Amino acid sequence: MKNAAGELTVTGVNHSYGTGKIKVPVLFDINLHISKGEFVALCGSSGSGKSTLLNLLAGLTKPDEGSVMVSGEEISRYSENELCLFRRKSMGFIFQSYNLLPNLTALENVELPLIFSGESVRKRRARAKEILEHVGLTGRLDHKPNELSGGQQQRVSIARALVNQPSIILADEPTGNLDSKTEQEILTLMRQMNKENKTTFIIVTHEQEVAEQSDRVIYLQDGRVVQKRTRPA
Ligand SMILES: Nc1ncnc2c1ncn2[C@@H]1O[C@H](COP(=O)(O)OP(=O)(O)OP(=O)(O)O)[C@@H](O)[C@H]1O
Repeated sequence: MKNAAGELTVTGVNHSYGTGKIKVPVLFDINLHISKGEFVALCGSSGSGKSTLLNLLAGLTKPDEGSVMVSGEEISRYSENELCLFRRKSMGFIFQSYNLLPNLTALENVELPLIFSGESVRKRRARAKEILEHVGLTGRLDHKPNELSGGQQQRVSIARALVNQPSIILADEPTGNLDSKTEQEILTLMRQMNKENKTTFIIVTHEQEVAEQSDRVIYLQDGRVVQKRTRPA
């Protein structure tokens, strides 16, 4: 069955690293469905397979077995080129270390995804400015990353992830480098973006606060989903 934009379905996924005799199994029989607009935390101890699962959802890793369906497309069968186009159109990424280009200003960093999607200079500048103002960075547009605080850099990367209006955001420890006050601000911002645009968020995290404020927590243990907790209404 096809799923809609912003939905993800993982069916019977097994994954190992390595080849031949030295294969190390990492994920076992993963079955998940994430609905459009959900804000989901992916938790578990170090080495439990969270990043591997996130990479599978992004199509950066192909499963040994099973299928990964994202926004109605079975990405586990895509070629590299198809995946590249699909990611650009449908997904945004947020990383612990922000991954901004150091020589570009905040505005230029946010404009980048729009250059790849062929927007005119005038339109992309206006759109990047609008979204940077929306994430609270009015007055910081011409600053380079090293002239911004960690929280401000993460705001730039959230703006960059959202500028193409993807239906899904995948985030790997997005608050891992931030103090607790800034963590809460970034969490509130991501929640706001999730609600305003019905963007699906899937966040790998070790932080209790992120898990507590999510709609649902998926726990991994030794490569298996052991518990799925839904937040009480
Ligand atoms: N490229 C790789 N080659 C071989 N083994 C790998 C590779 N990447 C991860 N692993 C192994 O797979 C297992 C799961 O790793 P993964 O990074 O997915 O866990 P994680 O839950 O995200 O951990 P952490 O919280 O420490 O980031 C670990 O045992 C790890 O050593």
